[in-house]
Amino acid sequence: MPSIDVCFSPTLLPLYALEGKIAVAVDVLRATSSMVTALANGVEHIAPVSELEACWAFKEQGYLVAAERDGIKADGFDLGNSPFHYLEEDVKGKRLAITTTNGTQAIRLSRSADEVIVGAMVNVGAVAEYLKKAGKDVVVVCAGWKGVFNLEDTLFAGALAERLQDSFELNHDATLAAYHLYQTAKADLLGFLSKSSHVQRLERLHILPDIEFCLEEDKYDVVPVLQGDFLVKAE
Ligand SMILES: O=C(O)[C@H](CS(=O)(=O)O)OP(=O)(O)O
Ligand SMILES: [Mg+2]
Repeated sequence: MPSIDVCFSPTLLPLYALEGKIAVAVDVLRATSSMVTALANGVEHIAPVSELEACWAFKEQGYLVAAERDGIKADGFDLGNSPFHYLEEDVKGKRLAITTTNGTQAIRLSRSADEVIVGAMVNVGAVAEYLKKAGKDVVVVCAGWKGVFNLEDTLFAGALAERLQDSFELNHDATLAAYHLYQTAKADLLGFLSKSSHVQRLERLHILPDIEFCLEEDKYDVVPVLQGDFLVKAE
């Protein structure tokens, strides 16, 4: 049976061997939730980039450019990191380049895996089905916050472990911890997270609707997969 492991923060990633495995990069609040939403609403592909300048450079190729730092849309960019920016009819058929504080880094740092896919609560069921079909070992790469652990990405790992428990080994301590945390939290994810650092940070920005959106499970059946430098919808 394949196994599922969890890396709680990108700073721990050098301790994990990703070769031969599928990496599931996750940043529930809000980068990967927004990316799934963008592809589900007709964005053709997404370039996840680390730096603002590299992201801006895509503009002259006709891309929509999106950038967020410390929760706020960066000056001059078309879009920020809210999933509500990616619901509009006008993202359909567009190409998107995006840089965020944590999420785009987690995706890029996962590239030594055989395959990198993107997960969020909004597509957790679709990710689980994709992984069952692939049948390979999995590492969930939590984006965390500026290199440290966060609760929301760990809860995603627990939700995914729950969906995979019949076909994957849950034999890593990190996975067991995430699984049990999710059992405690799942009846009221928002309530459970209300004291978490990120929810408090985003509440100060008055974006509670974003948080509610990002915590809704199975809103989309889209699985973004990294092909070269671009995220596209898995077939
Ligand atoms: O926009 C977000 O939700 C966060 C901002 S921060 O972590 O509070 O700086 O960025 P993300 O890369 O989506 O974690
Ligand atoms: Mg985050």
